[in-house]
This record gives sequence, C-alpha cells and structure tokens, in this order.
Amino acid sequence: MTLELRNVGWNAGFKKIISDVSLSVERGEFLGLIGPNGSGKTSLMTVLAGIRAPSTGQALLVGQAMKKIGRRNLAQQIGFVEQQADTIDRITVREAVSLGRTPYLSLLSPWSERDDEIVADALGSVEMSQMADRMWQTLSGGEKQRVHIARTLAQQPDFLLLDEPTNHLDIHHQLGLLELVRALPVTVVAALHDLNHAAMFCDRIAMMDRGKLIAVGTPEQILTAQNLRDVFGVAADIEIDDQGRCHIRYHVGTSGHAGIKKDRVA
Ligand SMILES: Nc1ncnc2c1ncn2[C@@H]1O[C@H](COP(=O)(O)OP(=O)(O)OP(=O)(O)O)[C@@H](O)[C@H]1O
Repeated sequence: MTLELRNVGWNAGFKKIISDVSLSVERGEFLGLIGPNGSGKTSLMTVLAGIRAPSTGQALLVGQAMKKIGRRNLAQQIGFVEQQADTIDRITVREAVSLGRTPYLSLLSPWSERDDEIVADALGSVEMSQMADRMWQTLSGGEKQRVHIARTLAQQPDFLLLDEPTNHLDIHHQLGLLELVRALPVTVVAALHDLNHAAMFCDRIAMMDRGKLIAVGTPEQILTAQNLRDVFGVAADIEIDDQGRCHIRYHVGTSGHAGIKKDRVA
C-alpha cells in the first residue's frame, strides 16, 4: 500500500510553490521531510494528505487518483496533523479526540463502546488521559499538540502525516511522540526541523529546497556535511556511530550571518 506523487506541482495563484515532485512512500516506513523554511514541506504534505489537489501531475493512494476517493474513505486511510490547527469550539479534550472517529460513524454504525476504548487508548498514548475533561482552550501549546496527535491516532489511519509534530513539545514529549509514532503499525511521513531527530527515527529522508524535492535516501545518504552546507547554509560534522546512525554536530557561528555563505544558483 503506497502513497505516491507523480511529477506533482502546486501553484498558489500564479506562484509556483512546488514543482515536479515524484515520491513514493513505501508501506510501513517512516519518511522524514526536511528542508529550510519556505521550501515547500507543508505545501507538499497537504497534497499528500489529499487536502489540496496538485496543479500538475498526480497524487495516488494505492494506485488510485486521490481526487477520485471520497472524503470519508480518504479520512479512514490518511490522518494529518497540521502545524497550526486550532478550534474556537467549546469542547473538552475527550470530545476533540472523539472527532477522530467521525469517518467511521453513520446512522448504521453509531458511536459504540469500541469508539470509547479507541479514544481512551489514543489519550493514553500521548499521556493526556488525566486531562480528558479539560476544556480545549485552557491547554498549553504542547498539550494541544498532543491532543491533535491523539485525535489522529483515534482516526486509526494507515498513513500518518505529521507536519512538524514536535513543535511546542518539551524534549520528553518530543522523543516520546517520535518513539510512539515509530512503533505504530502505520506508514509515517513527518516534516521535521530537528535533523538529529530525523537521523534517529527515519528510515528514509526526503529533502526539499525551494519547492523541489532534491534528494531522497537513507539518513546517512542525505544528512551529509555538504548537503547541510548547500541546502541549510550551516557547517556541521557528521559522526556515524557503531550502529550506522548519524549524529550532527553543528559549528557555532557558521550560519550564513556570521561565516559561510550559501553558494546557490537561483
Ligand atoms: N496560499 C499561499 N499563497 C501564497 N504563497 C504561499 C501559499 N502557501 C504557501 N506559500 C508560500 O510557499 C512557500 C512554501 O511554503 P510552505 O509552508 O510549504 O513551506 P515550509 O517548507 O513548510 O516552511 P516552514 O519550514 O517555514 O514551515 C513559502 O514561501 C510560502 O510563503
């Protein structure tokens, strides 16, 4: 079961935001999406999630064009945690997570005890069970983020798309979330800014720059000193540990402002 983009471009009005992206997400993998601010990660995620139709090319879910798949069916297969989702509704944490069950409910299949269990499990997974009766508006940024994740877990998707999921989280919950997601029997695509986290948790990394997908490969293939310099404009040493994992040590004072300049062709 794969999620696939074929020569996908997406424009906002006349502005080309992403162009000619071809990418196949394999079943069960954890794919990290990295790239500088404004490189097109969120735009690409919204196309992968089926929220935006590509302006050119095709987005396919298990070989079928996403535009031909109904909303409800798509929501049973793809869960998307957006970067800045919020709600003004007066709802509790439990109610917010229960929304994840919406794609499964109908007149013939009303809310059941099984749905209660799934919601309780999802709340437990992100350590939010104790806050289930709190009002959404009273939560901190990190708590809201964990509830978003729980809502998407309650959706029980085959594909979990996460746009900067560790935003707002303290280090305990950052690592906890990535470990949790990694252990789930789902396919994950996550836009990540922390490249050491990408190295630790991803099977493969896709790197974007200025709207283009410029490389896809294992963390060791992508997180090279040269790529970090060319794409992110930072100097770093890459150490490979005895398990073959890479660790990045950044050089302080070498971002474009103080030292090395990005040597890029527009
Ligand atoms: N609806 C839109 N209209 C005009 N420009 C847009 C629109 N959506 C995105 N952009 C622009 O497209 C570029 C890519 O944005 P996008 O949010 O996809 O990048 P990103 O890699 O996720 O960035 P960040 O790391 O800062 O979250 C940015 O320059 C952004 O300003």
